[in-house]
Amino acid sequence: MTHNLRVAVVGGGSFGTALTSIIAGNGYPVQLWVRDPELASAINRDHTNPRYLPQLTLPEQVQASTDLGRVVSSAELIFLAIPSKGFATVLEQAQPYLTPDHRLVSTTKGFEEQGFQLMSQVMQAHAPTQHIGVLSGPNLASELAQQQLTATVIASADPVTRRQVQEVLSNHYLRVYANTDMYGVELGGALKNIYAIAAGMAAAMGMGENTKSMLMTRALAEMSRFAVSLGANPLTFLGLAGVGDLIVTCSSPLSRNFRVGQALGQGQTLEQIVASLGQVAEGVNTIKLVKAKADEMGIYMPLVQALYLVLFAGYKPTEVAKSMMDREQSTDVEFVLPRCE
Ligand SMILES: NC(=O)C1=CN([C@@H]2O[C@H](COP(=O)(O)OP(=O)(O)OC[C@H]3O[C@@H](n4cnc5c(N)ncnc54)[C@H](O)[C@@H]3O)[C@@H](O)[C@H]2O)C=CC1
Ligand SMILES: O=C(CO)COP(=O)(O)O
Repeated sequence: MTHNLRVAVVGGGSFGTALTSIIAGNGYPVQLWVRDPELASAINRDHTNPRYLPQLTLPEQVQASTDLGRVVSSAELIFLAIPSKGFATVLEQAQPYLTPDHRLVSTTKGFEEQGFQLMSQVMQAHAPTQHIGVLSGPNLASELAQQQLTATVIASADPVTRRQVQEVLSNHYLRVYANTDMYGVELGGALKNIYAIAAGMAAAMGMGENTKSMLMTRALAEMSRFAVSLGANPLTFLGLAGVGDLIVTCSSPLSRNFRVGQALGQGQTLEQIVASLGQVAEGVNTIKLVKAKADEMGIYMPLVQALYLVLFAGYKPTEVAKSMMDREQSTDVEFVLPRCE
């Protein structure tokens, strides 16, 4: 069955490719914007993306193009699947072609360095439309490509955007839950990458299931504490885009952030790891940005501080893990319950 709503996906990396395949498979006309003309030709000729998820056959109606203006102008609903470092630049390039009727949805899980902004804030500042949303949740691109049963969240204050995203994405293997707390959903997706690096490191160091549970639960507490300090609702973190995404990225070597942590735990340098990954691991930059923000606002984030020492100050994961255990004893669930005296 074919549908009329015209969709564009901007960014042909792992997630953009997986999304494009879902939307086209659901019968919607979809254009995929990529930067590289060779990659666009290969996708149109072979119906696969040779660089990202090369085993995935894309439906024949997928059209790849390097012409951002044409891709954006001809769509009504646009997904932006660009790493946070390039997001604002690509949005600026798209801006002349955007109208107040466009629906814009970010899938990006990171922060813009300038002003410590989430992508929804970048879109609100630079796009002429109020129809803005974010897609986030436990959504490993490679598992979506295999049609593993999955759930995601579309968060937007705009009911039209929420409904259209549910329409184009949902099918027999993907459920799309709605949420109005765009800020909280987006924060969950960006922050969990930090802790996936810690979980990968713990796995490489042979730490057990107790350690993993402690790490994930205290990560949730730390994320929530940060979110509350920024004025967000910590209850959103109990949903798919919070604890759901934290579980998947802290458990699976399919997560690039987890793999960065694993490689650090095995003694590789950050430079080596990033060079050999060939894909984005947003958590690396997020640690730097969140540490600076936590320092500025006086927010207690021991896991972020410890990871910063390992990634950017040459400390060994074993020394830092030991010092984490030597800290003063604390109160459970302290971000919503009163502290014990
Ligand atoms: N891969 C996954 O499982 C998921 C990824 N995400 C998020 O989606 C965003 C994109 O991630 P992936 O597609 O996985 O990354 P990727 O590393 O697989 O691909 C990135 C894509 O963006 C392009 N790109 C990079 N810098 C660019 C720039 N400055 N201007 C224009 N294009 C640029 C690259 O050429 C490539 O096509 C990230 O924020 C990630 O956290 C969200 C959910 C799942
Ligand atoms: O966000 C993701 C899964 O929900 C993907 O995680 P990575 O970016 O660590 O691969």
